[in-house]
Amino acid sequence: MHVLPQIIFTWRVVKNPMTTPLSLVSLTLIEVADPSINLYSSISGLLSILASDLSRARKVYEIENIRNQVVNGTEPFPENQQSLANGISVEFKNVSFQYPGRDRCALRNVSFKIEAGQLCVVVGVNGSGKSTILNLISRIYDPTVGTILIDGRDIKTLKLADLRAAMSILFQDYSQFPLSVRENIGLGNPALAHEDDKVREAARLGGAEDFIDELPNGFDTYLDRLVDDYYGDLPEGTTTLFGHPVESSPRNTVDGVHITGSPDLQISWGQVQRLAISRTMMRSLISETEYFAGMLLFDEPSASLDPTAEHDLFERLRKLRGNKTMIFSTHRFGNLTQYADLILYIDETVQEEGTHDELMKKGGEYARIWNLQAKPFNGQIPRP
Ligand SMILES: Nc1ncnc2c1ncn2[C@@H]1O[C@H](COP(=O)(O)OP(=O)(O)OP(=O)(O)O)[C@@H](O)[C@H]1O
Repeated sequence: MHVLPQIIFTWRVVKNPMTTPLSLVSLTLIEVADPSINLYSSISGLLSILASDLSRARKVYEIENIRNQVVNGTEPFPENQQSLANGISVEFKNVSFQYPGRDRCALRNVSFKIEAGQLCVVVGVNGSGKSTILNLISRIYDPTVGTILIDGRDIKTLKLADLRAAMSILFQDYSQFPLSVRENIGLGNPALAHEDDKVREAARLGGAEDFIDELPNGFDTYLDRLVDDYYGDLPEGTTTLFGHPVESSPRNTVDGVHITGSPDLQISWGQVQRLAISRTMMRSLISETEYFAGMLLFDEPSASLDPTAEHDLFERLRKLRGNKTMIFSTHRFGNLTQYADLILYIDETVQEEGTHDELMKKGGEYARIWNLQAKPFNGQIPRP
């Protein structure tokens, strides 16, 4: 029997957005000892994956050509760093917003005020506009109509970089970067990323410390190694983003044939979420640096957490809050809303607002959904 040359291509798209287009794709030859592998189907399978990932890579670079429609403001914010310690107030005045290409408003004539230092929970069903409110506060978009005031100043007049530095934001599409666990958290606040005790504290607050300690190399575990690290020896002295030494991954052998690289370390989606929360915590840790955040925004922070983890997270966040303004979006009413200074029940517009007790007394939609969610617990949800 004629044995085809047993060579297949492996390749990998580097997910690091800082890389240049040339280093996006790496092709590597691996010798495979098992002659039963069908070379042609292997290659055609790999080529189809290659085509689809190249198309995704192209989209990454197309982002560069999208014009930023949010015009930068000129005024510094805040006037002095110390004022952030008292939290930031936010006011929506008759705000409507329509996403580009959509023919109906995501938000319609929304008005509310969150005072500095308040805990606000934005609740509502799927698609009711909760995330859109957070997008507008962080100026990912500007309102189509209406005004947003931050500490009484029109949000559009403030320098974007200052505004974002004063906030700490956890969006729903939490990312995991091809770096060590320590760096994945440290990215939240590069100024403090070298301070191991700060990174550990952020991990504790994000509920990630225990699972990180169980990883093979603890905080130095790589979640997803860079391509060079997979397929080749790294030059001696190579360091990571924050200067930690990188060791080459051990060489593997399959059926006596030598291949390089090691498989990705997989962590669960709930653990990815805990890491993302830790990164957000890193950003809001009290320090003398400019990264101190006066407002924390969380978009569904507990979506992938089990009930105990969710309860513990909210307990830690409430204790951490101090005078910072905290705004949560959630469609789970349980743990948090009972502690909120202000609940906004949204369905395109603010349908109901008040504290938990006020809204329960009102007996409207908030009360109906809260009772619906509480039912399986037979009234055993602890009250504050
Ligand atoms: N980037 C976008 N482009 C176009 N439409 C969008 C975009 N993001 C959200 N929408 C639409 O705007 C409306 C409000 O969406 P939003 O994400 O704010 O709701 P949500 O209450 O946060 O939902 P969920 O609870 O499912 O996260 C929805 O109809 C949604 O389809």
